[in-house]
Amino acid sequence: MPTAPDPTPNTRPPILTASDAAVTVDGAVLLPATSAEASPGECLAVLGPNGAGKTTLLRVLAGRLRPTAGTVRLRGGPLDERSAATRREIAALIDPPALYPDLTVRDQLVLIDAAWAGSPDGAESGIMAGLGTAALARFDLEALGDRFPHELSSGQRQLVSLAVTFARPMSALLLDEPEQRLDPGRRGLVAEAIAEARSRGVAVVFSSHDAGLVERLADRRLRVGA
Ligand SMILES: Nc1ncnc2c1ncn2[C@@H]1O[C@H](COP(=O)(O)OP(=O)(O)OP(=O)(O)O)[C@@H](O)[C@H]1O
Repeated sequence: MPTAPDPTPNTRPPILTASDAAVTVDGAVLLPATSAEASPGECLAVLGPNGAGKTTLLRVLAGRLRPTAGTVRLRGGPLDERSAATRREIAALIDPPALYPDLTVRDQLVLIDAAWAGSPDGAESGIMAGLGTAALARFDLEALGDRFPHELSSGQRQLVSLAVTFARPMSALLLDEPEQRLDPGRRGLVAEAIAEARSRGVAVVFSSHDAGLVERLADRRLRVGA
């Protein structure tokens, strides 16, 4: 008996929804009223000139910053980065993660694998397979595996930050200018990693000043401040 086809990505309910979300601090507008949705398997590019509010929107969508007007929801419910429910679903590279200064690049990722393997979420999603070690290879970091963070260039640190971000289960992925400091070849690795996450049903929102990356990845574009 034929089975019903899978719903296409854009018919699935959004994972993240911002409705007229705005951020104003002491009279300064960090984010003008902005509405956005991120649905499973979709890739939304957030565009706009320097200072438009792209990073602020990503912080709002990550539950790191509460909008001063409008709403933001995770699967229709509350969103707060401090809650386990939000952290379980959302992976974000908005501000660079603090790397352990005394751990090598490889050990940072091995540690993440160990942490997820020991958590109920990780055990459920079969994380034992080691997303951290896979991310090491995905971002071409194997040759740097024995280096410490202070021995890395800024682009190499960005790659480690990306590997750390991808080394976990997620429903939504938020990336602020993931291409920054990367050469064209490494930007290609980022594009492949994002496309692979999207193909697994992850909702991706990324800001970028790289027209090629946007052209390659984005299903939809949102111009902040337009
Ligand atoms: N802590 C803060 N206090 C006051 N204003 C801020 C603060 N952080 C950012 N802003 C302002 O908020 C606005 C939006 O900043 P945001 O970082 O979101 O822009 P952006 O679109 O990501 O820019 P870019 O492309 O340069 O990264 C800018 O005008 C910025 O100067």
